Amino acid sequence: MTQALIETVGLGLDLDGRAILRGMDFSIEPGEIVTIVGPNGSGKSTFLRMLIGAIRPSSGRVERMPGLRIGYVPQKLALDPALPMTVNRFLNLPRRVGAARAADALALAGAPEVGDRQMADLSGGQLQRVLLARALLEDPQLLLLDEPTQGLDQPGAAAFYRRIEEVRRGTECAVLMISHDLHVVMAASDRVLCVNGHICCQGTPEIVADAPEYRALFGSGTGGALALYRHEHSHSHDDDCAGAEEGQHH
Ligand SMILES: Nc1ncnc2c1ncn2[C@@H]1O[C@H](COP(=O)(O)OP(=O)(O)OP(=O)(O)O)[C@@H](O)[C@H]1O
Repeated sequence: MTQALIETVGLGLDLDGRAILRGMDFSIEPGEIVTIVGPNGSGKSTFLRMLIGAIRPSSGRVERMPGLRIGYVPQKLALDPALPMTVNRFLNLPRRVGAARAADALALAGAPEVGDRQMADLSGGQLQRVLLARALLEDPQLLLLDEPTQGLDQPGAAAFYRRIEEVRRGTECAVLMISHDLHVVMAASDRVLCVNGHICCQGTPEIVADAPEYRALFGSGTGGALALYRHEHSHSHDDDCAGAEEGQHH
């Protein structure tokens, strides 16, 4: 078995006396594409932020392969829109990477022409590509993406995911992303992780699609994405979940 890039063992987080996440056992191997699905507020972003070490766990641990290079694309960018800043300058913060590397990263991210533009003037799709370019500057072995197509229209989201796939093919990095886009979840992932304060179920898209937890997530409502927001778990979190035989259920 290949060595995992990153592994969590019994990872948990309590905030203000509330359990945000608990018992997260997870690992990702080189080159894998894993998608995290789950309702709003289920702890998905928190989990990614724990993986990069931005939040310290209350229990359990995160084990990274020594020297692991991670590229992280956050859900939001807290930039003051009144502050003038070109894309090239943004890519050279907090450390200077130089014009050539910034241009290479922008080209790989699919936005070769925006280097001299103001950050505040970018479209949603261009901004996502710039954030991806910044993550690629790390030459990552693992790319973490937190809802990277939020705010993009369907063609924009599809184009962005195609770009991610090309990046993965080109760099052979593993990808762990949070997505509410069911097509991506089902079509482009090696593995899907269904999270709601804990890992409800995980496995290949086919196995997860058969799991009752996933059906509870996607089976109700009419539109797939809408069904996600109406997610109601039919099971108690303290029970063992009955489910597909080969999937892992917690
Ligand atoms: N700093 C904090 N202090 C207190 N509670 C927090 C903090 N950060 C996150 N939370 C809570 O942790 C829970 C999980 O939040 P998180 O952002 O990880 O969810 P999410 O699954 O990514 O949601 P979404 O799909 O809406 O982005 C939420 O209930 C949130 O209110």
